[in-house]
Amino acid sequence: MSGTILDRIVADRRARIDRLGHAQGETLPEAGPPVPVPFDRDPFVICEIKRRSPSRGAISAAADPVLQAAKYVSRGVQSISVLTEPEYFGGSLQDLIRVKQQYPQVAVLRKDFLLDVEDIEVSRQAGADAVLLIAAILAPQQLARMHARALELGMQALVELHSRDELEAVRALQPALVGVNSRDLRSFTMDALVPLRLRAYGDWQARWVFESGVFEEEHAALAAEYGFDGVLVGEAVMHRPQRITGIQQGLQRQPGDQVFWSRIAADTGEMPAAAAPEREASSRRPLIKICGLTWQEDVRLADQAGADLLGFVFADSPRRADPAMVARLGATRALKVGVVVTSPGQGKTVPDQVLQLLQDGHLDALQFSGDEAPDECYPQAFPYYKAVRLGSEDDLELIRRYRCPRVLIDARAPGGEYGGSGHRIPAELVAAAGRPLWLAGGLNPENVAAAVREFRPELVDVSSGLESHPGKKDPRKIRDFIQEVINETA
Ligand SMILES: O=P(O)(O)OC[C@@H](O)[C@@H](O)c1c[nH]c2ccccc12
Repeated sequence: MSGTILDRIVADRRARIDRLGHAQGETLPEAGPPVPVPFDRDPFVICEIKRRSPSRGAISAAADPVLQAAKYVSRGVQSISVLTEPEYFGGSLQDLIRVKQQYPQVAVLRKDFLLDVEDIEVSRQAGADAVLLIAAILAPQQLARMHARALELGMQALVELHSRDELEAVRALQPALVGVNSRDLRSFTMDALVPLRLRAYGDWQARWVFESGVFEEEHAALAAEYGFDGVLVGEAVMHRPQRITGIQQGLQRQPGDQVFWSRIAADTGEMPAAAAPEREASSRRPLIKICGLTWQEDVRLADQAGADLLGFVFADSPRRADPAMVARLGATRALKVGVVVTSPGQGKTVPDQVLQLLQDGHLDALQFSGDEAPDECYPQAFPYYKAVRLGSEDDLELIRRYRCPRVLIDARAPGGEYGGSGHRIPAELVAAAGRPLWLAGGLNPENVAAAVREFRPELVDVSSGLESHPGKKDPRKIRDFIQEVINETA
């Protein structure tokens, strides 16, 4: 349990409280706090004042919190989160006090690693309208006490979760305001599917906030589509407050009938029952995507044999699928993905027929397999993920630039094909690609077990490796492939 950044931040804060008291040597306003204003007003885009962070380093070290708040307020923001932790985030209680004094009608959240009831009281005296309670650092009883005290003082409490265990620990409390952090405060890795995964287990009446990693409209759209009422945004708006408008727009999306990312989230990551940490992600069987299906009988076979995703190519390819065939398929166990190749700089060029399949629910998502730039995907289709071809180290940087929750990596084939080439990605590039890993390129029943053992992918994608000839799958290879993956992770 010791040694993570989170442990250090908390230990240092405890020591500081012992030394300086809960106000940490800062002077609280003498006039007393103004009456709290509601924190969760719409548009529920909470913008944060954060000078630096352990994961991102200096964000805007000299930022004046009142000037920063002015930029937020002028764009219609009604809720501001102020990081008051000094050592790791460069904040202070004075930042919060000043923002609140300048903007009494704006609701201010005290963002800190609060540890006890006195922290809550000091937050109120400083003018906070809401406090953050981080489940990862508080015993359930203590969190409940702090929560009760916050409400008693007229504040709201944003209860922050990151794991299934934490969610179960606060279930009895049924907090009315829940944040799910897509960043793991222990390792500082980010995963947009964590909030989606946990949201599915939150079945009490509450407003849900998607925290961290929100930069553009499509991040907010993902949150809204999958059941979040608000987003908490730091770095993106510290750097560029102009982004607020797009983020507000994305959040206006009504939760729809999309299932793609929530199903992926449910079938990956943490085990559904509270799991021991050492049994996480890596021990799960990777998802299997069988791509390049053109025959209905192959689709049935792949679906029944246990594929998790079925891929249909709507691009120049010996494996081009007939949209009418896909429309006739009806319900499948597996998720259905349409693979498209669109041209950069040409605007919206996904074929209408394919968009129609997505709209009518015959497809669950699109895979962009061309040279689409990071900002050319979302405007064309949602949900989607990007496939990136890796030929050299220079291509690795590409992966991080895309905004979808996952990026599929494939080989950059000498012939220039957009997938299905049978070529493999050099092992050192796969290893350097980061995780969670969605892996394509030259997989087949003979080599998939070794690839799973070596790289522990979250998803494996196979197309030409299961064929008897281009466009036609071999039933035996489909079954063997799936069995090999199962055996390797059993
Ligand atoms: O800068 P980002 O990626 O937009 O993240 C903002 C906010 O979610 C993040 O700062 C945060 C969420 N929970 C926290 C707890 C402590 C410190 C910081 C945080």
